[in-house]
Amino acid sequence: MSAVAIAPLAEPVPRTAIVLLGTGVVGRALLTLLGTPAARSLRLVGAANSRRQHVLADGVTPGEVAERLAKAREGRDNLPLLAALDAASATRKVVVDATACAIEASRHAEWLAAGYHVVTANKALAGGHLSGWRALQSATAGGAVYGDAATVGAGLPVLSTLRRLRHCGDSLLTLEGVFSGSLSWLFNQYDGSRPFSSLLRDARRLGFTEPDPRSDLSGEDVARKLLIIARNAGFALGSDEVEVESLVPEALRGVDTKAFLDRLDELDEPLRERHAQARANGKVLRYLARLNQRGRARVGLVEVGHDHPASRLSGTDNQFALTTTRYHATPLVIQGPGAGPEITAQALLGDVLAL
Ligand SMILES: NC(=O)C1=CN([C@@H]2O[C@H](COP(=O)(O)OP(=O)(O)OC[C@H]3O[C@@H](n4cnc5c(N)ncnc54)[C@H](O)[C@@H]3O)[C@@H](O)[C@H]2O)C=CC1
Ligand SMILES: N[C@@H](CC=O)C(=O)O
Repeated sequence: MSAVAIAPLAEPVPRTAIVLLGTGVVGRALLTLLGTPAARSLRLVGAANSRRQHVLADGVTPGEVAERLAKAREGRDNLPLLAALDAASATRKVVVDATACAIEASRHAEWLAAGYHVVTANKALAGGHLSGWRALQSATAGGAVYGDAATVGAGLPVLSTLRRLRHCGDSLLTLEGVFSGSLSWLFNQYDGSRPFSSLLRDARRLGFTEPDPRSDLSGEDVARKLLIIARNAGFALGSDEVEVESLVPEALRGVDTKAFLDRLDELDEPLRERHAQARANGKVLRYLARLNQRGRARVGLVEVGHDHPASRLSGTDNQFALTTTRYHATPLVIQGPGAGPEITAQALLGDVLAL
């Protein structure tokens, strides 16, 4: 019998090639998911943090990214990352943005226009100036997809539901709820017995807050989510049209992140007073977002009674109450955990797999 030569198996062409920007709390959780069978059709060809990157068009092993980045000599430059996506000859090329960097966000429209899909947890463009939102709308006209599930409710099916309703001719009338996982977690627990700053340190350690927790406490992160939802619902709402109540004391607004984190206890007294006042009124504090039928938007700390739906939340629960032309007698309510690395990473993976 003659021996049959077996040709070496050619590396299969990946259907989807991805690069990952940001290897912090969410990025690391995504790398873990990329090592699971659910991600077998994906090939990671590059990863970057704020200072370094590692690129390999043949594929980067997700579990080795941290080590490769620690040893990497290559500084930050998006061009080699995009070149690796092109070189992978994949059917779909995806940039995943797991940073909170406004500069990277400002490139989303450009990448989409160039034919790369963008999947993002970074809300800075869609939830920023209206001009950025409009640039995104034009950029996706060419067919590239903007995966934004992670930007609202850490992947709760809010934006997908809203788009589906709109597709059926329904319209959003009002919106109300708790849109911040960290602020929900903080106010669901805060009873005055433990300093607010100590709870905030825990929320940061658990990966619920933004890299700089002032983005949460200032209301900025909640305002961005409100803008993203409102714009997806067809309201051309400018970022300056949302009234925002900040919980960051004036003296802590201009300092750098480290100084802010060193001075967290300055948050304690004002919040202790707000809490005591609410308790005296038989109420609890919740950080609420509201958009009314006239397009008036406000985010801020509100005293709510024990019969208010937001008073019954727990953990990092978010709550989105959507009143629409067809859900008008009682609102459509979407509720569930709204922050955390694993669920956010899953939202990113889900958007990549849905392409
Ligand atoms: N933590 C959560 O529960 C959720 C977070 N998000 C969003 O996910 C994003 C990331 O959040 P975290 O992982 O918690 O932050 P993080 O601070 O832990 O990680 C951010 C990462 O981005 C990197 N980075 C910064 N600038 C960069 C640049 N120009 N290029 C490449 N990498 C850069 C940093 O080096 C770091 O690795 C944020 O936009 C946040 O709003 C969204 C939903 C939920
Ligand atoms: N810091 C954010 C994380 C998700 O967007 C929050 O607290 O909701």
